[in-house]
Amino acid sequence: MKTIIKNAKVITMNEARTIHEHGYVVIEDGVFTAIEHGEPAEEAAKGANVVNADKKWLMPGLINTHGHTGMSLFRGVSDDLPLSKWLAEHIWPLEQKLDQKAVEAARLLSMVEMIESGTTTFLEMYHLHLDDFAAAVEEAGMRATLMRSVIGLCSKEEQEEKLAESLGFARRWHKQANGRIQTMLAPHAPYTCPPDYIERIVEAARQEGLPVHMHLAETRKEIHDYMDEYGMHPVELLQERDLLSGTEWLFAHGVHMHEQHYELLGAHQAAVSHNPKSNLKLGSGIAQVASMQKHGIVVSLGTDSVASNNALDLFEEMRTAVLLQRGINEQADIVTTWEGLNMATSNGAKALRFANLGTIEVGQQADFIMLNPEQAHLHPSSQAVSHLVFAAKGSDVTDVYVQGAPLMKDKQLLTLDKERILKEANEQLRRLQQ
Ligand SMILES: CSC[C@H]1O[C@@H](n2cnc3c(O)ncnc32)[C@H](O)[C@@H]1O
Ligand SMILES: [Zn+2]
Repeated sequence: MKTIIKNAKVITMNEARTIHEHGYVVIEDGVFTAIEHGEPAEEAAKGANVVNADKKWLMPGLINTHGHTGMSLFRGVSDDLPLSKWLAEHIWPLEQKLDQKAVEAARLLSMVEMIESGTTTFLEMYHLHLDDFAAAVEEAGMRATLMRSVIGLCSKEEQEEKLAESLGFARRWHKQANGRIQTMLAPHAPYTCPPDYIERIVEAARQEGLPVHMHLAETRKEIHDYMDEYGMHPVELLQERDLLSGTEWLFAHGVHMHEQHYELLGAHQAAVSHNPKSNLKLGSGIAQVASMQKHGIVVSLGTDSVASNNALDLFEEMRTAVLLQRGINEQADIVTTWEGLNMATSNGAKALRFANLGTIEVGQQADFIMLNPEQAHLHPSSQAVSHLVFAAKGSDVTDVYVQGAPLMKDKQLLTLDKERILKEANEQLRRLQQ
């Protein structure tokens, strides 16, 4: 099936930064086969499904590289606490109550929110009901990196059981759903997984050819406690045990690191998912994105869960990321507008190790979104990239496609029943709170 989207402003995000002010894209078998200026030739359009974009802006789908959708019923339930208290005294006890129905309701809610705000690909790090979720992601048509994450504060036997579950899930789902689902292994954090367990997981990941995802250096307290216990920063421990090399790492946060840590991560082609809103809400600090970039670390964007955000809107995340770096470095071009958009698109694809994703180019996966530019905050409409970073909102997104298939058209969700999902989320939270 051939689809042509014509009459669009096409923001390709390619190396040359090409923008077709009046252009079209051709999609065949879920992949872009042409991106051009002007109108498609009559001959080329014969037999194709031709969609008139009506001058909308067409850009790569946004990529959320860190989150926990299973927690989405907890939006706003515990607002004013630092991470350690928030987790140990509020979130973990609440998570004890989560059952299959509650987690399912939470995740469907998140998929609605993500699609509606232009996210086409996301990462889920969680420990509950991953097989059900993988099936739901496949049905909803999204692209995702999923993992059964583990906490290792338990016996060796339990640690092995959890790792076996993670591996089983990873093997069942890696590269499934026509390549839209990938998997990783995921020790939760250095403070919840003893070094031997992290080593065990990394060895398994190397054997399986899977990347590894982990929370890292999110708070000052965590680093302080870690130094007390192990006498070094967690990045130094990973290096001492030779766990950085030969492993495709994606770390979440990386707020409390220093020059030597950026150097090590950059030298090992690690990626860091920057979660500025979550870090600000929990009072964790501000990651040194500019320093990370300088050392060759691929920096992408994540929201974390809505319990620490409270939204899954990557436009907000992009804007916050760029503004924070300019503010803390007192330098307006320290992270450029272009780099902001890049973090939310092409760097996201790199961080998740999805091939052929994140730009609008021939041969790339046809994951893209369209925005309605006919709004005061996006006018005058000539500086689209600037507006996307500094003014656009998730609610400006009107159309979402993954692998050439529409998930939302003119604001109508096509694969998820929003009304039912919103109702169910409220009912499930009420039930948990009884
Ligand atoms: C076992 S994986 C999921 C685990 O992570 C917890 N979590 C949620 N947000 C954060 C965060 O910002 N830092 C560390 N851990 C977090 C969540 O509650 C789950 O238990
Ligand atoms: Zn997290």
